[in-house]
Amino acid sequence: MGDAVGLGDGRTAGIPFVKGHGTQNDFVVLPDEDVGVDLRPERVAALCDRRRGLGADGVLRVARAGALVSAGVLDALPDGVTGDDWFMDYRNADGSIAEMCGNGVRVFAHHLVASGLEERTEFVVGSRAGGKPVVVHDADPEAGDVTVDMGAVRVLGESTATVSGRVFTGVGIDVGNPHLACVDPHLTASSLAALDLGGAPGFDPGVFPQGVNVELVTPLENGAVDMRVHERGVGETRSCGTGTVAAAAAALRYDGLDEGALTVRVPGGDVLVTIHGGTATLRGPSVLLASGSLSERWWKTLG
Ligand SMILES: N[C@@H](CCC[C@H](N)C(=O)O)C(=O)O
Repeated sequence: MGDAVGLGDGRTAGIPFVKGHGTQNDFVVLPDEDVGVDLRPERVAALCDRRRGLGADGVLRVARAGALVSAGVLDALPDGVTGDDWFMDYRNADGSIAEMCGNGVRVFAHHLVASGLEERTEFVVGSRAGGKPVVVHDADPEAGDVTVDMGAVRVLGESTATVSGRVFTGVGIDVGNPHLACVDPHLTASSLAALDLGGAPGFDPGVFPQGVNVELVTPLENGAVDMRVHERGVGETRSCGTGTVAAAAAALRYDGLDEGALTVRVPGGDVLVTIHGGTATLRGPSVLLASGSLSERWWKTLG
């Protein structure tokens, strides 16, 4: 075997990474217990770029919450997170920080167990939106199956999103991060698939001053909905875990319900969302497909 591909200078060491996805919402996972990797936005954006970098919808730094506080990445421990908890330090593909990522937590927990960093199959993953208890049902080196306790789902007021010149009415939903989930009676699986979601949806910045993730959702039928999403800080993705929770809450509300269990079908696969007593769980698959190391020299050229 020669040196690591692409390093070009004989070095095999670098910044270790794992590539994974949850229903095709894909991430570069950076194990960084010493919090030595500088995640400035320009570097994250380059790493997530599908031509310049490895390509991903986001980055998940793996460290203990206490180490992130000591390094100044976190100001304080969020509610429900102890210093010893693993913390998912999540960054969107544009380099921005988001409070929470539901698919990311599944991939993060799968990585911890599959790599041996974590021996338990039930533990808390810290996020900026608080501690998220997980149950890792399966975690072989490639395939995982994880349930995340997503915590409180807060249904806010109505608002609108404009997609390709068409106005959709939706409801604001806070799942730790902001969502506008639009259930439209005229949408079917095929008309949803045909929509052009290439451009950023229009929304009311007075209602969503920090930006918003926008979901378009078919009405609930036979225990399932179809959803597409345009994520804040990313663009259209093939899945969004917090978005599937928002979509489920909006679809139940549309039918006059506030509890239920449903399948949310997204372009990247299916997940199961259960809403009960104002909180949600999200169960779905995770895939770890590659690991390697990034050139430190490349990383340092990125601004
Ligand atoms: N893909 C994620 C959500 C990531 C954060 C989002 N783009 C935001 O800015 O709030 C998920 O699976 O929940």
